[in-house]
Amino acid sequence: MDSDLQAENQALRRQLDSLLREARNNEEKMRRFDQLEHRLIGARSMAELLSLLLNDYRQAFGIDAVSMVLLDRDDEASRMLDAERHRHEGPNHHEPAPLDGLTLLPSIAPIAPLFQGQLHQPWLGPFNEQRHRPLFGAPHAAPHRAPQATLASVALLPLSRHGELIGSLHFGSSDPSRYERGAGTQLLERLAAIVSVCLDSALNQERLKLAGLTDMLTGVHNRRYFEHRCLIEIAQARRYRHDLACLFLDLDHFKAINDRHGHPAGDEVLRSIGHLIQSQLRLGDTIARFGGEEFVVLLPQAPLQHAREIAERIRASIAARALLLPSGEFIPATVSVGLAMLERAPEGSREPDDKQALALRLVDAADQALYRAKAEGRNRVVLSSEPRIQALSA
Ligand SMILES: Nc1nc2c(ncn2[C@@H]2O[C@H](COP(=O)(O)OP(=O)(O)OP(=O)(O)O)[C@@H](O)[C@H]2O)c(=O)[nH]1
Repeated sequence: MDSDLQAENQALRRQLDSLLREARNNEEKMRRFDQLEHRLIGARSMAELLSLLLNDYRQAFGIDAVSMVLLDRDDEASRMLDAERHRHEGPNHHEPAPLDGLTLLPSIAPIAPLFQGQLHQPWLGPFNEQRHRPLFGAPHAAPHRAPQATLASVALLPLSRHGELIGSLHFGSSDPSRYERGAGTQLLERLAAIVSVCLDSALNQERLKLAGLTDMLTGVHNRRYFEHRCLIEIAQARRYRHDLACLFLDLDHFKAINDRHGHPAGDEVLRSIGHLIQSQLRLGDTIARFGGEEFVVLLPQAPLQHAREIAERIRASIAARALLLPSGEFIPATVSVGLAMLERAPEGSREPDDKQALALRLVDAADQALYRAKAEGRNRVVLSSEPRIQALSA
């Protein structure tokens, strides 16, 4: 009898221990979840938010695979991430974490069938190669990451705002019982709701930042962005020892255009000129409206001959094209262009090396050249009389 009681006692104790262990595990899990939640809410940029989910969350909870799909209508999110990456460039910033596992889609159609209208309900269940592999990518897709474990179960979280699907977050595990149909999804639902709100607010914050860096009339960058970007390009040119060209462009006789056709027509001309210049540039080049009827362009990795050709191409493309107004009227326009170069100093020379000072000299030299282009008859490209501003490599 005694031994029966003892055995029962021991069984109860084991049960209690296991319950206590589970409670402690849950408590620890909640603590990690809370911590992550605070970091998500405190994320200062879209990239930081995405990296928390794709990198930190995976590590904190020992998940084998994490991936995410985001709706990116009009390339808004990709442009924002691009802008953030540029803000991180320069000597005083650390490299942003890679965002492996992120897919930006122009339409939500490929993921909508996963949720069948259930915008608040995560889907848990066995991994299906055909349906789920496209969400996680090939097992060896990222060469610098450990090969992905064979997945056995998945949790798919719909991300939604204002009743619309805006993306989805996917967790994969090699453990078939980790994400089981019918299991509680309270924490995952809470995570999806927080991520959705954070994404929305990160997008809004980025929109505000971009609005402050864009010229409202022409849609190209504004002077503030240019001044910031110029320092980054100078740092890059010095670090990687390549040339940097700066073009200063000004519309010819723009006052006469305004006087003859009216201010709104003048605005239309400015918009067209912005687009025409942009259409002649590469992705890594920068164009900004400097003010009034002046534009500036930065051409990284462009030696003098190449920069001269691009400047000439821009000038010719504008001169060749009378601008068509909505009224059906044609307005001929030309631009004058000043060109200045920042080039690598020969070994051993002692040139001023301050980025800010170099930026001012570069833009000023291009501006001086522009004045000469105007004086020499307009509709032409003139090279600065200080053609080679030399920068010591960093
Ligand atoms: N429509 C319009 N006009 C602008 C804007 N900003 C500046 N301007 C006009 O641009 C004109 C610039 O005139 P000026 O500096 O005399 O130069 P210009 O007539 O282009 O002559 P040159 O530069 O010497 O060839 C002025 O009439 C400004 O009113 C703008 O945003 N929209």
